[in-house]
Amino acid sequence: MRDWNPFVVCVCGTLFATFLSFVVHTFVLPSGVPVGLEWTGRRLEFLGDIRACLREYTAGMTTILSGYKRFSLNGKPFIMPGTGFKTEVMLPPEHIKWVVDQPEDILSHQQFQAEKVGVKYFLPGFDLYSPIAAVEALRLHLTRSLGKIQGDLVDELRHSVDAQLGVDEEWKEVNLHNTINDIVFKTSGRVFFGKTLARNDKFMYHLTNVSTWFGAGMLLIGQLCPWQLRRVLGFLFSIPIHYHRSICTRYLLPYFVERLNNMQRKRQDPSFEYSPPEDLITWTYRAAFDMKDGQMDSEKDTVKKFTTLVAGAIASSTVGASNVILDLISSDPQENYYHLLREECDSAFQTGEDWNSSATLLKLHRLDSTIREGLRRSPAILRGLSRMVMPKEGVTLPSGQRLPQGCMIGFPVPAIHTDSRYYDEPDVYNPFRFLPTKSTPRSMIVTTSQTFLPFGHARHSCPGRWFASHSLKLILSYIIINYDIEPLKERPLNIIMGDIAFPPPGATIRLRRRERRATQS
Ligand code: HEM
Repeated sequence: MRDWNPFVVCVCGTLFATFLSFVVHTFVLPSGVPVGLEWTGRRLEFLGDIRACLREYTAGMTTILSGYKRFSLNGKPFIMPGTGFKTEVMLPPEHIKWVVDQPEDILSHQQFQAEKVGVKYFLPGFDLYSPIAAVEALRLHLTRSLGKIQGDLVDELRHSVDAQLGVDEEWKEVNLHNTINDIVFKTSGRVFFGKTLARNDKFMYHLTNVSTWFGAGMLLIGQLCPWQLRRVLGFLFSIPIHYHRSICTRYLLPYFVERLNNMQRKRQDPSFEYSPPEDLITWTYRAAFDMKDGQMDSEKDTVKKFTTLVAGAIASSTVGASNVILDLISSDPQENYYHLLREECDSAFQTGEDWNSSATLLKLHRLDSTIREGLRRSPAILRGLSRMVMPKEGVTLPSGQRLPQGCMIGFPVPAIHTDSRYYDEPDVYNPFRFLPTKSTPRSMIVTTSQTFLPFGHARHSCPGRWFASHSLKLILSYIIINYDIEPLKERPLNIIMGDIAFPPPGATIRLRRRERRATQS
C-alpha cells in the first residue's frame, strides 16, 4: 500500500473542509436570515437550517401553523424555512398595519414579487411592474361597468355551462378543475376579449397553457427550486411560456390593432363614426390614453401583458370556485347548505331581468358568505402581504427586532384565518358565518381586513376582486339552481407546494340537470 504523508493529508483535509464550508455557506444555506430570531421547523441537528428547508417539500401547513401557535400568538416574529433554501420572517398579525403603511423603498412589494414569482428568471425582460394599462383598466373601468356587462356574462355562462354539464337529466361525472376552468374562461373571456375568442377552443387551450406554465414556473423557479439553479432552470421554463403566449398574441393582436387605430382616429376626429365594444381591450386603451407619462407600449407589448394578466385572473377564479364547490358538497348533508343556497338563488333569480340586473346579486347574502368562507378556509397563497426589506441598514420592527436588508417578511394567512381570537370555531365549515347579525355588520366577499387576507389587504390588494365576486356569484347561482351535485364523503385535500395551495387537479364531481326551470330565464 502506498504511504500517505500525514502532513499533506492534514493540509489537504483542512483545505477541503474549508472549501466545503465555503460552498455550503455561500451556495446552500438560506440567505437573508436575521440573527436573534427563532425558527419554526428547525431541529438541533447537523445542517439544521438546510434540513428544515428540505422538510418543507412535504410539510404542507404543519410548520407554518405550529410557528404561529408558538410565536405569533405571543406577538413574536419567527423564521419560516422555505423550499428553495429561502427563508421568510413571519410576523404576528399585530404588525399588519405597520407593514402595509411602509413605503416601497422601505418594504418593497415589487422586489419580493420579482424574487418569489421568479419572473426575472423565466421571462427575463418582462417587466411585471412597469405601468400596465390593463391593470389600470380593471381599476378604472371593469369594476364600474359590472352592471352593464352582466347580460353578456350571463349569456356566455348559460352557453358554456349547458355545453359542459349537459341539459339532460342523467347523472354524469366531470373533472372539477377542467369544467370550472372552461366555464370561467368563457364567462370572463366574453368581457376580457369578446365572444369570438371566448368561444375559440384553440385560443382557450393556449391561454390555459400560459397560466399553467406561468404558475408552474412561479412555483418551481420562484419557490421550489434551490435558488442556485434558478437561472438555468428558468431558461427551460421560458420556452413553453413563450410558445403559448406567442400563439395567444397571434389571436389577440388583430383586435388590439383594430381597436387602437379606430379609437385613436375617433379621438382626432370626433365625427368619425365608431363605438368600440365595451370589453377589457377597449378599457385597456382608454386607460393607456389617460396614463400620466403619455408613453404607450407597442401593441405587441400591450398584448403580452394583457395575456399574462387575463391568464392569471382566470386561474385564480377557477381555484376559488373549485374550493367553494368542494367545501359545499363535502359538508354535512344534515346541514342542508346546498338546498338553503338554492332557496336563496331561486327566490332572487325569478325572471330573465333578474339575471341581467346587478341588484339581484346584492340579495345573495348566503352565497356571498359561502364564497367568503371558501376563501377563508382555502386561501390560494399561504404567506401573504409579503415584502422585502430595502434599506442598507435594515429595518426595526414595532416589536424591536432588527431585520437586515434583503430579508423577506410576510404573514401566515391560513393560521390567521383559523385563529380563534378572530373566528368562532375556526376549524368548522360554516358557510353562513359571515351573514350579518345584530352585533356584527355584513362583511362581503370583497371586504379585505387584517383578519381576512385571500385578496391581500390595503395597497396591492387584488384589483380584480369585484369582478371575481360578481362572476363567481353568477356562475355558482346558475349551477346551484340548475344542477344537483352528489355529496362527497370527504373533502379532497388541497395540494400544497411552496406557499401555494390548490384543489387536486384530478378531483371529480357527479351531477345532473334538474328538471324544472333549467333554461327558464
Ligand atoms: C377568487 C379569485 C381571486 C383571488 C383569490 C385573487 C387573489 C389575489 C391576491 C392574493 C393578490 C396579491 C395581493 C398582494 O400582493 O398583496 C392578487 C393580485 C392581483 N389580482 Fe387577483 N385574485 C382573484 C381574481 C382576480 C381577477 C378575476 C383579476 C382580474 C380581473 C385579478 C387581478 C389581479 C391583479 C392585476 C393583481 C396585482 C395587483 C398589484 O400587484 O397591485 N385577480 N389577487
